Amino acid sequence: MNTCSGIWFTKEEIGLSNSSFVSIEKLTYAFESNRPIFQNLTMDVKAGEFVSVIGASGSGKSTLFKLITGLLEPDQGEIWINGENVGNRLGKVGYMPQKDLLLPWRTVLDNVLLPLEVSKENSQRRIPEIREWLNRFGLTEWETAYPDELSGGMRQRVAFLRTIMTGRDLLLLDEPFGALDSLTKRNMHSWLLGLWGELQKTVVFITHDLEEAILLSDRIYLLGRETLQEINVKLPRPRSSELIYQSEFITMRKELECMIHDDR
Ligand SMILES: Nc1ncnc2c1ncn2[C@@H]1O[C@H](COP(=O)(O)OP(=O)(O)OP(=O)(O)O)[C@@H](O)[C@H]1O
Repeated sequence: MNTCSGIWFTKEEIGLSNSSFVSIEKLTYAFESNRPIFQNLTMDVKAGEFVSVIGASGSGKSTLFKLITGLLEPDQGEIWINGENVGNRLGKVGYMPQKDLLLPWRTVLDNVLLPLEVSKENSQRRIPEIREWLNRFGLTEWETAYPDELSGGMRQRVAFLRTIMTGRDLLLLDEPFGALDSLTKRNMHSWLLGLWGELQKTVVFITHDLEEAILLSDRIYLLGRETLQEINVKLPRPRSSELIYQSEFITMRKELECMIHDDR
């Protein structure tokens, strides 16, 4: 039972539009004969929204992404992306899995070019544009470096840039900063907040870090054993990573911890 104080807001109060970019309706999924991970799960993500998905380990967050991309098919229910309900959704999203999956034998530039090569675009023609991106991602000096020469934060930026190069409006980011130390993570938060404001992409972001979820998101979905709770975050944008020291932020964090505790 939820005994938390309920400081969160309605969608209207945080000024969200009503148009869904991702719409998941009554989704049911089980691995083989196991107990279903999801039963009649319904959620949506608005165009241009930043939504985080949090929940205990094993609650199904990565599985949800695999269902959204079409790597797995629902047993029941429907997944719509930008008004389309199609089987091959992988081509409709930029997906950054938990492991960065950079190809060790390719340089930074060649890793970033990969989505263009896969989609049979003339990647060489886009190199000037990609060099501009590398500059904005602080990677210019590392263009010819190989992944094992990079720090964790740099690898994440290369993987993220490669995800952006898919050109998709929807980005699914599975714990992109999970392996980083807290200082690097904070730098990445500032960097991502700035970039997201500029890119105007729709982002769904998996994390275990409650501060990160509140700082970055418009809304948070808390995936429980058999429940899904939706939390609207009313913090003004643009946001800075210094926000985490403000009393309003600390209250939100405590409230989220309370909801997670009640959910167990
Ligand atoms: N290929 C698979 N076959 C069978 N069971 C699986 C498979 N992949 C995941 N599972 C199970 O499904 C459940 C959800 O896994 P999932 O990886 O989606 O959880 P998660 O919330 O992302 O976990 P974490 O936070 O640890 O990354 C877990 O119990 C996991 O063991």
